[in-house]
Amino acid sequence: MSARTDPPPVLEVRDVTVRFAGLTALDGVSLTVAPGSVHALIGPNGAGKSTCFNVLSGLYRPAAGTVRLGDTELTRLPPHRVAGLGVARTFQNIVTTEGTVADNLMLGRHALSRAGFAASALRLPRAVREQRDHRERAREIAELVGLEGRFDTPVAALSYGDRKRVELARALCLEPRVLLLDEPVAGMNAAERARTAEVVRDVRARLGLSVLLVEHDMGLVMRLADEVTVLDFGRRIAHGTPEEVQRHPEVLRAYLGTGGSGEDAA
Ligand SMILES: Nc1ncnc2c1ncn2[C@@H]1O[C@H](COP(=O)(O)OP(=O)(O)OP(=O)(O)O)[C@@H](O)[C@H]1O
Repeated sequence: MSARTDPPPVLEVRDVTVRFAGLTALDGVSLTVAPGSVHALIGPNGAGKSTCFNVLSGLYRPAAGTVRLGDTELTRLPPHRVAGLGVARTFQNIVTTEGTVADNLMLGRHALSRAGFAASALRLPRAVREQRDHRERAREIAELVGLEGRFDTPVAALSYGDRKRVELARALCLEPRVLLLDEPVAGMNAAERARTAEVVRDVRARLGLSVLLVEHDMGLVMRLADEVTVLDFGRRIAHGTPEEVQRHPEVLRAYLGTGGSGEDAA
């Protein structure tokens, strides 16, 4: 049981609008995540980044616009269908504390299980074999994110950084084509941030997937992203390479009012 090897399809967000009562949280936003790229979505507080992630992962239904993964329309599909089609996400504030690393990763594999519940419960040979293969793949993924030797460790005994990596590994256990990372280094110290950046780079290279990243740590964004889309008040105000958006006058205005480096300002 191994990773998918074909390149991920392009992820296309087109003219997406989301309204909450009187407020337009996203106003005709478009972005394209190129196959195998790291694309960062940044913007000041309340810009619409989480709303965009929630549309992409099927939690919110947009009032207008479309989301497509290659030829497949994802717009308005429920979250489990979106995940099943290859778009997995991590959550900003959910850090697992129950069970072992293996238990959590096997939950991630559950959606890929072919043997039915009855076959698993009766421990039929096919189901036993499948479980063993899923466990082996989950162990490989744990190693990929730097949790080697921790597979049978209770999550509660891990450091905060390692627990965030369990969340990342759980998403990878779905064998996604596109990974949505919601503030993967929030709350981490400098050493953990650097380690997570390395892990994300490594995962992208080894699994060949695309990554869409929401992150407030501009240092991380600048190091990891191939392309950056900047939102402000629900509108896309800039798009380009990290160097281009850092210099973009609209971006400087949105973050700082006047101008400056933009460091740590997302
Ligand atoms: N469920 C909701 N109901 C009403 N308004 C909402 C809801 N979710 C978000 N909003 C509003 O939509 C706008 C965009 O919010 P969103 O959380 O997407 O921004 P963000 O860029 O992720 O911000 P942050 O960086 O602070 O997480 C904000 O004005 C927010 O108050």
